[in-house]
Amino acid sequence: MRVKICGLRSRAEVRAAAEAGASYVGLVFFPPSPRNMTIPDARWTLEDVPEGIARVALTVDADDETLDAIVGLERFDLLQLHGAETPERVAQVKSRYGLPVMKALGIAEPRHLGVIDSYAAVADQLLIDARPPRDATLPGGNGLAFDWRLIAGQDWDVPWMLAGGLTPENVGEAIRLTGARQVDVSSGVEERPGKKDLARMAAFVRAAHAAAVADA
Ligand SMILES: O=C(O)c1ccccc1N[C@@H]1O[C@H](COP(=O)(O)O)[C@@H](O)[C@H]1O
Repeated sequence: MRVKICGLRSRAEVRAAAEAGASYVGLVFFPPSPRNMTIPDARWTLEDVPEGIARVALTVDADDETLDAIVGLERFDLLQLHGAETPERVAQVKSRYGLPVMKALGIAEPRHLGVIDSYAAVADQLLIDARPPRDATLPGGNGLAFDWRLIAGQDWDVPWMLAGGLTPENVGEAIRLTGARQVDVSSGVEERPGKKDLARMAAFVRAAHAAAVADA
C-alpha cells in the first residue's frame, strides 16, 4: 500500500507526512487553492525529504512557462496533472520534462470511465478522483467522494491511485471496495483548509495499511 498526502505547505508538514509513512508528498501549484505553494517556497519546503519518498508537483492546466519553473527547481519526481489536460498534452508534458506524469480524472457516473483508457496509454499513473461540481472553484481537494462501486474490480494498464473525500475513517472501506493499492488524501487530513492535522495524517496512513493487510 502506498499513500500520497497532498497539499502540504511547510517543511514540518512534509516531515510529519514522511514520519507517518507516506510514500508520496504532494505540493499544489494552483493559486485559487488554499493549499497553493509558491515556486520559491517549494524549494525550501522540499529541501530534506527522505530518500525513497516521491515528491509530486500538482498543477492544473499549467502552461509550459509555469511547468518550466516548477521542474527547474529540480525537486520533483512526479508531475500530477489535475486539470482538463488532453491525452496529447499529457504526452507532451511527459516528453518535454522527462519526468513521470500522473493524470487525474474525475468520475461521478459510469460514462466518465470511458476516457480512462486513452489516458492510460500515455500517462505513467492515473489518479481516480471525484468529479467536482460544475460551480466548484477547485477541480480537486474538495473532500468529495464518488461511489467507489463504480470502479470495483476495475484495473488499468498503468498503476492508479484512489482519491476524493478519503479520510482516516473511510479509507479502509474505500480500499476494500475498490482494491486500490495506492490512495491519496488532502482535505480529509486537515484541521482547516490549507493546514494539515498531523495526527490525522498518521491515522490515515495506519488505516490504509491496515486495510491493505486485511485484504492480502
Ligand atoms: O488540494 C487542492 O487544493 C487541489 C487543488 C486543485 C486540484 C487538486 C487538488 N487536490 C487534489 O484533489 C484530490 C482529492 O482531494 P481531497 O482528498 O478530496 O481533498 C487529491 O488528489 C488532491 O491531491
